[in-house]
Amino acid sequence: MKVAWAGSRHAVEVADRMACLVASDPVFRKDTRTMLSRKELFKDTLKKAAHAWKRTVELHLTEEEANLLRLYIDQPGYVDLHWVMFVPAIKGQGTEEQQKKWLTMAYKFQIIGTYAQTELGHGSNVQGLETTATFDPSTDEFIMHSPTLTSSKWWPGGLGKTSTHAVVYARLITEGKDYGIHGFIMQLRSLDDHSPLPGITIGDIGGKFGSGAYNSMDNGVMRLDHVRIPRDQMLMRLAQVTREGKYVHSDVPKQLLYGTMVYVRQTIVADASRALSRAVCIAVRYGAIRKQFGSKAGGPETQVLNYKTQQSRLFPFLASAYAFRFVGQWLKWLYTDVTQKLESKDFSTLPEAHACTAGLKSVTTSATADAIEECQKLCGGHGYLNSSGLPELFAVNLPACTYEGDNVVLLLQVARFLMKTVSQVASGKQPVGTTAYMGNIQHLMQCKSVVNTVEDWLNPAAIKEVFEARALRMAVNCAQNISKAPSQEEGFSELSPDLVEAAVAHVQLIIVTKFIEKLQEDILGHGVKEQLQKLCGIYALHLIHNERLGKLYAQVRPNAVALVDAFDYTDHYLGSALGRYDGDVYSALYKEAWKDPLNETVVPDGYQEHLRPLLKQQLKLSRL
Ligand SMILES: CCCCCCCCCCCCCCCCCC(=O)SCCNC(=O)CCNC(=O)[C@H](O)C(C)(C)COP(=O)(O)OP(=O)(O)OC[C@H]1O[C@@H](n2cnc3c(N)ncnc32)[C@H](O)[C@@H]1OP(=O)(O)O
Ligand SMILES: Cc1cc2nc3c(=O)[nH]c(=O)nc-3n(C[C@H](O)[C@H](O)[C@H](O)COP(=O)(O)OP(=O)(O)OC[C@H]3O[C@@H](n4cnc5c(N)ncnc54)[C@H](O)[C@@H]3O)c2cc1C
Repeated sequence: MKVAWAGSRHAVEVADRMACLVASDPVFRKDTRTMLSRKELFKDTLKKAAHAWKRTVELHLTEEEANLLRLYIDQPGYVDLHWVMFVPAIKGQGTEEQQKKWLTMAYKFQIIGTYAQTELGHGSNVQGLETTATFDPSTDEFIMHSPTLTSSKWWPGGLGKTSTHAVVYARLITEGKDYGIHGFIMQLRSLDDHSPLPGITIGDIGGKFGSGAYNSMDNGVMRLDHVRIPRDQMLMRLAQVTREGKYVHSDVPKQLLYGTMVYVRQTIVADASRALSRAVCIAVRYGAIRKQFGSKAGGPETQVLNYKTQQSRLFPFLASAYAFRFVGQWLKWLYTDVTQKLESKDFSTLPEAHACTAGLKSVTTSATADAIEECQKLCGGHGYLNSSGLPELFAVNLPACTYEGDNVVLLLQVARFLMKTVSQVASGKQPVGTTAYMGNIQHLMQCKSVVNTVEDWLNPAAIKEVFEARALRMAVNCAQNISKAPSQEEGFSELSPDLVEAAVAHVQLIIVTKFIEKLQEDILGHGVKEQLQKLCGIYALHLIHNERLGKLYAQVRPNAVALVDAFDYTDHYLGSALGRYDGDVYSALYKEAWKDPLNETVVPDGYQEHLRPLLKQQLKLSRL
């Protein structure tokens, strides 16, 4: 089963080796992490990252090994953004020349990069970002500027105290015209003493949910005051600005601007299956040890795992962990396939890749966050202790429902893709890939389920048909209702809760299908396939529930604020910048951030000891 889970014998071997390397190194200890102050935790993260890099170089680790090393260190930090977003953004949006220049430094850690897209005022609505990059032909430079409070960059990981560089997303303005959002490489801090460069105000945005957890990451705020960068620091694979200031489009689709997000969403599905499996592992093992109540007077007490209620709550999570793992492996393949096609200028599969990564990221991270929380309850009182590992696991994985695209916003993207597909089917076009089932519309709209008994659910063809019929009927129903609305836009907005459900049904079909396809592969080991068949059945069965309360929600909405005002909580008691009575959210958030102890100094404690030597050493090595 280990091989089935990991994907190959090789994967099991490398993972074991890297996990042992981390577990046996005292620098990577994490048992007291939740007791550290924010400053101590941050410094500990700097230390671990520098040590990890030292081991990577000393042991000549491959990329695969180095990634796993970082994974098992299990502490979010600036290196995640550097490798998972900064490097891929330059790879995807930089020209060959730009890649050569910047990636050479990034691969050797001579620079540390982050991905600065989100602002205080806009995260989901990327087109609404306000930071400007105005071309000045007299000096051949862009002037990077934050014109408003809400244009402050807000959230980028590693930005707060660590990153020396960033890919910054800003509105490109040249010859007086706004050409929308583009990516720019900016140096943020001095490579000599780490102080922010002139015109750049930068800091940490403050403590986050839970102790330990994501607080190891210095998510940052940044304001730019007319900071000048050379023209060739605009990422120019998608579009260029000439020396004279002319805007020129490449022949690649503009959606490739969002390519880094497609890449990261795909990796997040793998993260979700890992997090869920950790929670399930804790709850199942503990359930086998924990005993409550005797069966008969004087008889042995019952292992809580034997209670039917415990099983009905826990085993769907166990099945989901496997289901997410297999769909994650497939998604990685899909991403590689799309990337190869893009390299040969075949952009046809990009919309499907976007829909699959967005949908799967959304469904798997939401289910994982809910499941970790439930696992805490499944472990009773002890589950609430930090030492159970569950509070930190929950706190670290909860934001995956928000970062890299809010899960509802992403499902609406899937729904949009589905509505387009339904209309293409109506005009006679045969859908392909994960929407191929929609071509079978005549049958799926009318067929009756052949499922009568629980055993029938172990028949893969029956399972698949039920999920196909459910997904198609929900999508067609939405399309029909939208067509009755005064406009497509109004219909989409009005129907959005139903569209989200239709998107979830489509994504769950993909997960079920990929699980079934996995079962058709050669799976070694006595009884392994049979166990997986049972888990596949459990995963599919537990999803067939539905409740629609949309009409009631609409009736409550007009009074929703008054209904929470009726709780009569003071701002002090509520203790939330977001829940303030007066609604002055942005000013409150901004003010709170500067209170964080990390912001007491501009250059962080730990820089001289860990960060500077790391950067200097890499610089020296490159000059040898
Ligand atoms: C083994 C390794 C182990 C390693 C170690 C382990 C460590 C791992 C750690 C991982 C850490 C990860 C940390 C991540 C940190 C979070 C970083 C962020 O949040 S960063 C910030 C993340 N921020 C967010 O995620 C923001 C979320 N918001 C958005 O993505 C967008 O603004 C939007 C999609 C919602 C709207 O877009 P907008 O343009 O306004 O509106 P429209 O709707 O009109 O779309 C227009 C057209 O574009 C199309 N299209 C859209 N997207 C894509 C795409 N990706 N692609 C392709 N196409 C796309 C769309 O279909 C449509 O096409 P058509 O119909 O015209 O043909
Ligand atoms: C831990 C963490 C790390 C992050 N790291 C980075 C980073 O490294 N770099 C970076 O650039 N960003 C980063 N982000 C920012 C992140 O990408 C955004 O928070 C995310 O994209 C959501 O945007 P938002 O915060 O603006 O949410 P909003 O869009 O303001 O969402 C608020 C609510 O409105 C709803 N909503 C919004 N639009 C719609 C719509 N059209 N229809 C229906 N409902 C809607 C949402 O569902 C949500 O319930 C990080 C965030 C977190 C929490």
